[in-house]
Amino acid sequence: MNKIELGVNIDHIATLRQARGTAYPDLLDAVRLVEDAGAHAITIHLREDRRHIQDADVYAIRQMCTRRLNLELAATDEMVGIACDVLPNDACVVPEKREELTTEGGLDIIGQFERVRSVTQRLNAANIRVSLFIEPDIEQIRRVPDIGAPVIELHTGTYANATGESKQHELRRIQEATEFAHNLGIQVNAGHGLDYDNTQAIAAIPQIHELNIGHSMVARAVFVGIRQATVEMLELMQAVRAGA
Ligand SMILES: CC(=O)[C@@H](O)[C@H](O)COP(=O)(O)O
Ligand SMILES: NCC(=O)COP(=O)(O)O
Repeated sequence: MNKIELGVNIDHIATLRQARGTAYPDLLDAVRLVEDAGAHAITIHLREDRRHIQDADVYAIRQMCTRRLNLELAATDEMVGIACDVLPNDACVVPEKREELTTEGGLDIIGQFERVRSVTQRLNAANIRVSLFIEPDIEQIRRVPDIGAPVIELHTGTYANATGESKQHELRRIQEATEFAHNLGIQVNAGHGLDYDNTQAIAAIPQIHELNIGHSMVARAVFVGIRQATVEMLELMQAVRAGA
């Protein structure tokens, strides 16, 4: 089975720092430990309200990270301007509402077609690889080639929050959406709400290239450290792909 990559989202290490406005925990220490553990990418979400990741974090992490930097951003002129200045390897365009506790769903690229296409073109022109954070929805995926993004990240939050038959239904939606997108030549990533119990089923979908995981790993890191939390998630994902 083909390999699967892990992007570690360190937003909530910044949440801990922002709670008191201290200099610690230092995100650069987290980057070093996550990379040392073997993660393939560092993911950070520069939100318009700067509730966790700050602009200075983005520039500092760009300077020192040795793996791919995946910057999550809203489809706004402000964020595109910052991305084109920072030049992350990847930019994942996500929906944002100020009042949301966390991301609540995927981009509506049908309803916001022109805005998302314009943002994608500007990021593509800066040689930043664009990923669109969308629902596992066939009609949304059908429009991705017209937008011009080579990658999508399927929102797995509904799956993560579901139980019983509803969870199985959401898993089937993700499996079907992944196969449809893969057959269009789109790279398929997935993320949101994944943890050490619900990730296996997603990692078992063979066409999924990368998972972006953050909150559950930072929570695990409170007890074992972010390096060990990363090792554990990588081992879990790779064991699934090895058919263990
Ligand atoms: C898009 C997504 O699912 C997450 O990467 C996003 O960063 C969640 O927002 P918070 O990290 O602010 O919870
Ligand atoms: N895009 C998903 C991500 O980066 C991390 O989401 P979560 O694991 O913090 O829910």
